[in-house]
Amino acid sequence: MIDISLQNLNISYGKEDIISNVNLTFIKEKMTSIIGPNGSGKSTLLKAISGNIKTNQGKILINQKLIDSYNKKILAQKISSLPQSPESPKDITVKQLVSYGRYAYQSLFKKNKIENEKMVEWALKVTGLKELSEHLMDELSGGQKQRAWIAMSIAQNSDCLFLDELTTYLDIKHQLEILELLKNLNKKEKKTIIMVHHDLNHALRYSDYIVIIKKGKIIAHENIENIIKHKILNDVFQVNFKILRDEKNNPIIFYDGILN
Ligand SMILES: Nc1ncnc2c1ncn2[C@@H]1O[C@H](COP(=O)(O)OP(=O)(O)OP(=O)(O)O)[C@@H](O)[C@H]1O
Repeated sequence: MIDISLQNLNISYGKEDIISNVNLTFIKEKMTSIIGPNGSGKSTLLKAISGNIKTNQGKILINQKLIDSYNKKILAQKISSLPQSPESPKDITVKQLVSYGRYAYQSLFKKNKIENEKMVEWALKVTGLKELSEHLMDELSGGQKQRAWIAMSIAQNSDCLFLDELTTYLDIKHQLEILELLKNLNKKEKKTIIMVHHDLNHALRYSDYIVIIKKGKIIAHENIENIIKHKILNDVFQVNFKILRDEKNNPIIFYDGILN
């Protein structure tokens, strides 16, 4: 179980304020999508929450403790983070990359070695990469690379996964496979999943809660039905969205022109 909360968070690059006075507590053991227009600060927020950039002001609390107070390996057992465009060394294999996800558990004990190998094999299998495991990262297509990064992230077996635009480069079958895999990790292993999405249908279908960010401010943090009921998306994206329902009453969003 993991508690992640942000208090009065402010982040700037140079003189420009990017994240302004954000207060947010992610709902634990749920799936949350962060959405918002380009440049609104989604990736910046995710980088800060995973400890990858400094904040100017405010607190990031993981289980009520400041993120900076954690030892790196302990933090990696709590949080794994997949940024938007990760880059790997060219000369490592897929399996080596996925093994990096086990950094937090490396020790001299044999028990860990067996567990580490089991997790790496599992991550390769569920991301459909077993046959590519000895290939160099540099030899993979964009979608295969992305799956290797996702495999590394899930091999980390952390309590919470942050994933920034994880479905970029993936064909529709692999998008759905990965999203279903995350849903399973959430339901069965109670992982807290926090994703940045541009695909609003993915966000609506694969989240319990949506955080909307615009110009560095949190506009909404609501469950799916409230987001739909209050028609928040039209205003945020300046697009006329319409919602249909499938036979299981799941919402399907489509657009009907740009608002002026
Ligand atoms: N390293 C950086 N140095 C200076 N400015 C930056 C840097 N990274 C991002 N920015 C700026 O911060 C703002 C927020 O960027 P961020 O990547 O967080 O937005 P985003 O919501 O994730 O956008 P997108 O949907 O386009 O991926 C943008 O105006 C961007 O130009």
